[in-house]
Amino acid sequence: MPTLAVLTAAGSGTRLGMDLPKALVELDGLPLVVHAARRLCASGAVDALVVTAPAGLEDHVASLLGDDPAVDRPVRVVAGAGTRQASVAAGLRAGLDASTSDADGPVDVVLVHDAARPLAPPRLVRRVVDAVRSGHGAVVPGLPVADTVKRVTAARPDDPTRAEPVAETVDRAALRAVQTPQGFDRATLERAHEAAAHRAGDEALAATDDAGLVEALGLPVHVVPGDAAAAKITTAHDLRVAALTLGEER
Ligand SMILES: Nc1ccn([C@@H]2O[C@H](COP(=O)(O)OP(=O)(O)OP(=O)(O)O)[C@@H](O)[C@H]2O)c(=O)n1
Ligand SMILES: C[C@](O)(CO)[C@H](O)COP(=O)(O)O
Repeated sequence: MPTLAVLTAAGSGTRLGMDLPKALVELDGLPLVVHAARRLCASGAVDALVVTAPAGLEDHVASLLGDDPAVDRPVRVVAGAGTRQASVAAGLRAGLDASTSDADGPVDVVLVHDAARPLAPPRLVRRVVDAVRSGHGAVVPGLPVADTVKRVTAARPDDPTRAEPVAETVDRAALRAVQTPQGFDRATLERAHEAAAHRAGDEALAATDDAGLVEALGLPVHVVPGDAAAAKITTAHDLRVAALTLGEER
């Protein structure tokens, strides 16, 4: 049965600090969103894509993807929302509405991937889909953490000049830095987003990834090996590293 990929590309890219949305920033002459879509398609494990675009730029993003011969799966572009989580929810709704009448049957596996991780390799996409199809309801790629990690008592990320007291050193052997694409059986992801949308006030969960919403339901999430090439582009430095990674691929 079909696999749908929700590709998030509606963020503004504040930390990258360029004058256009991050997903439209070019790496080796191609927008990040096109790199990410190409690799999802090249995996052979994705049947259709829904892309969340910055509001007002839906047609522009649709033509970028529609004009690229390597994006050879059906693509639907919808407006994103105010947070990543809300953008994924919007993409999921639109993608599932559009795909449920697919000739191969209803979508049963959904990937959620960030355009901000443009070089996630096709083999990683296949690894995640295979793990879901082998019976895991929620799968994330993750890498061991290389640095020593300390928890601070009063985090002040807004004030980098201030010294933060250390509470403890965390056992890094049990930590994984988690990437995308994250994979889910359809019912699990729909349930997780529905529950998140109904939480309010103090119970509202500021999940930074979709697997976090599944964890909040008490359902299992599994980690498969991630890939350094799937690194997230957050800052200008990350963009320069991605250019080097792309050069090494050739
Ligand atoms: N409202 C939002 C926010 C983010 N994203 C997407 O979620 C992914 C991860 O977000 P992040 O890297 O934090 O991107 P930005 O929100 O654009 O970055 P910043 O926080 O620096 O503004 C990106 O592919 C981004 O386009 C989205 O679709 N909708
Ligand atoms: C989903 C994600 O890519 C997993 O690592 C990440 O959490 C998104 O990053 P953000 O900067 O918190 O939006």
